[in-house]
Amino acid sequence: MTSPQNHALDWDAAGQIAPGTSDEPLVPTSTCAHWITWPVYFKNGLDGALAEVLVRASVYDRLIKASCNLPEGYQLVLLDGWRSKEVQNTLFHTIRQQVIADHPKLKPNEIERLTLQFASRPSDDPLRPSPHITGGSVDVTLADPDGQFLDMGSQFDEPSERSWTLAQVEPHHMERRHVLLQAMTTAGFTNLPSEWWHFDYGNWVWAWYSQEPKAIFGPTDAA
Ligand SMILES: C[C@@H](N)C(=O)N[C@H](C)C(=O)O
Ligand SMILES: [Zn+2]
Repeated sequence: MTSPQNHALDWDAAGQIAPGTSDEPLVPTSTCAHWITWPVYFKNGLDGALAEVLVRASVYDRLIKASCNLPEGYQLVLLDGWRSKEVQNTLFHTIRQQVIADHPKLKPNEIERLTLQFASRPSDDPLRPSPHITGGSVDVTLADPDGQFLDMGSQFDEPSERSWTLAQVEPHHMERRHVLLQAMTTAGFTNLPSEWWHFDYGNWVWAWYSQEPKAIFGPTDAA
């Protein structure tokens, strides 16, 4: 199994990748008929979360390709795209608290390691930005033709091994993850192996997983 122990996001790797400088705009996604937009953090009342899912224009184009790649019976659902540093900070600390609650005996460095599988450090440093602050990351899931969100074998943002993309969950959950992974990677995204829902295009995480020497996108504002 592809294990996040082997493929964990390596923040030191960011230093080996030339930072992205593209000024491509962030675009809204909610009016597109190719998918359902469900800005999950706004719906959950998270302070500062946007009611719109914003992504870079070329991420938008690739999402259209991904939705067209899906077999009959599936719809793409966009849960999150661009995220402010403040929202990233809240998510990082919320997930860290959940890791501590789930594993009260873990040492601080193990808490850190586990947390980082499920939430990036809040950063707008051009050399090491949090992936979502670049507008190149998306969190996505699948729905059925009636718009019912499908069970993917773990909760979204569940900080456990069940969330690893290739985890040994129930066969029908593995099948759904495979469908999503196939549609997204064929469209040009890379997946974070510790999260079945998180995909990147154009940022340093994408550059690292696809062995590109340079990122396209650095941190940006939603202005
Ligand atoms: C918080 C979660 N939805 C997510 O996006 N995790 C990745 C690792 C991130 O925070 O960049
Ligand atoms: Zn994400």
